[in-house]
Amino acid sequence: MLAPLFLTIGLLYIGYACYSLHTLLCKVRPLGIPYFVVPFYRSPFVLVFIFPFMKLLIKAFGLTHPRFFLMAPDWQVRQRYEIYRFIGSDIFFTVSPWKIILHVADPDMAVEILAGKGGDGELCPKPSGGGMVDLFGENVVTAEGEVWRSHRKIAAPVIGKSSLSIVWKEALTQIEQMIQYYDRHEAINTSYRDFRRVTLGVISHAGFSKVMEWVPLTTAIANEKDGEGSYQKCLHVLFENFKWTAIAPSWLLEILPFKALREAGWAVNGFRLFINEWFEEKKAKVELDNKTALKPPKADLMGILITSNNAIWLGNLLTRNAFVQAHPLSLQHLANSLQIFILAGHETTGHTIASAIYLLAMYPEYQVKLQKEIDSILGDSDHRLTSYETHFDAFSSGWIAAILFETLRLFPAVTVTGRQIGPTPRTFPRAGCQRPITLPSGIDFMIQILGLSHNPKYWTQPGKTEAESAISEFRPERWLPKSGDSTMFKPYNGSYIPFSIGTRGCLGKKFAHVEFTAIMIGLFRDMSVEFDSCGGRKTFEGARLECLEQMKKFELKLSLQPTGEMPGIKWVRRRR
Ligand code: HEM
Repeated sequence: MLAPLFLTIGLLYIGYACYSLHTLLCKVRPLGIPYFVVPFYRSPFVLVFIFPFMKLLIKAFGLTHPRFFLMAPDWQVRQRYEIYRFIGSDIFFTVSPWKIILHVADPDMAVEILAGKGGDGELCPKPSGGGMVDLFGENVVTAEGEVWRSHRKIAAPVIGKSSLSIVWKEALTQIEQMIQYYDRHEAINTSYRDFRRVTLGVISHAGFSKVMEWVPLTTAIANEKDGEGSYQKCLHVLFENFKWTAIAPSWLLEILPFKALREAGWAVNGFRLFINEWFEEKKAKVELDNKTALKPPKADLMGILITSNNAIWLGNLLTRNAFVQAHPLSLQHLANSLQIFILAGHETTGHTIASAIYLLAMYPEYQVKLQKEIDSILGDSDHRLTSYETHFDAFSSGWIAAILFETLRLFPAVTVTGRQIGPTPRTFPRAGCQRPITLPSGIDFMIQILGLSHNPKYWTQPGKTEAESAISEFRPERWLPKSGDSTMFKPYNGSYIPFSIGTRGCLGKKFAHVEFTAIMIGLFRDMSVEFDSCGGRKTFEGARLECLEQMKKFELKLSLQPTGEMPGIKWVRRRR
């Protein structure tokens, strides 16, 4: 009885999919851009249920045609620029029955999509729905229009400016505590988690005035009773299981009969609860201070967000911002964004630092260079007494900056960013001598941050061949100022966008740069990093190859990170 019904529904669905695919192909073919037909696009459902299966098939049958690897998760990470080389174009479409996506490794076009405004004066909007950042409701990353503008105007001065002294100090403190721990314990560093813990400490202090002492994640979780531990456990479980959170709301996940799903639901709700508690605590404090204090104390990110809503201290902090006054955000919006600030503000930076540390373990010669830079700038002074105001600029055009930029070129925490074309057709420029292209509405863009940062047209160095420029290798010196110059190498506009660009570019770019700099100083002033030799059983070369192999398997979860076990590293006192 049911079989014919299902069969009919199935046939109707296939008929509709074929018709829809035909319609989309009719739109794409006249444009003269290479395209691949694919059966699905990267939706949460496909990501969780279909991609893993495709990965197995591709591996088992050794499928090498681009059509197959375009169906694998994270093809951007594996392919980098190779697919564009293969098809001879810096842009191409994938067309599925549901979506046309233009993949872009053309810098001129990327700049126009991310930063240019259409005939209506608006930026290309972000594609709606489906990501982990949607989990916490409309927030600074997902909102558009006035809500987004208000978020940005309120948070930008704190994240981009007034919190930077605390970022510097707290980064040094966290590193000091981490090093002391490794001095006391014969433990092998679990870099990605450890640095995520460091950056969580920094954002918690700088954004929320929460001071957290550095302890390894396992110790923190074992101390669950102290609140801080269970907060970290929620975050940890969330990171481990985030893919499930995209397929159903957390209340539903929590009651499903699968452990991983229940844990994911529990973690989302738990994390939300913690932030709401902090939020309420802070709100009460702000109100109390307002009644009792003569002068409002310096506010952190959470304080600024709260005051922006209830206009308590608008006179002092925000009156000059007429836009925010005219468009105050709801408490719900503010709480949503606080959750995103914690996630966006520590995972990306923590993983970038860990990747840099592994690269430095693989190429110890660069450790020596950055240690010399630290020594020459600090002389005999104690690095723990440095400050953002007095020292950041001195380090912003040398080896530390070069190592950050090169790490983000090879392993950008965010590998791709999406936009939509908007309701009307629009013309986009293309790099080189290529004609601009006019695209109809209904197209999504995937700006391939990794494809751009490996495009040989922009990364082959003057006077060198592509091979000599070692584009896929770690060569921080490519960023250093030329002799007689003081400014660092400026890549072709749009060919290097790890923080994205334009008004929707990363709000925490400077925050991350300051944090990275202080952490490198804190680590390498007295220490060096080495691969653990496992009691003499592993050679340096063996560990290096293992590390390279693991790095090839990085995947984009919430941010780019390892999927397998990275080789152990350890911190040793520096030989002077
Ligand atoms: C190495 C570290 C980081 C990297 C590589 C990074 C990268 C990015 C990228 C590529 C975007 C654009 C996303 C898109 O267009 O969809 C973005 C947006 C954003 N980032 Fe970061 N980020 C980092 C650190 C931070 C930090 C430390 C914070 C906050 C303290 C932060 C807060 C944000 C926010 C709020 C947005 C949304 C901006 C908007 O839509 O207006 N990020 N980030």
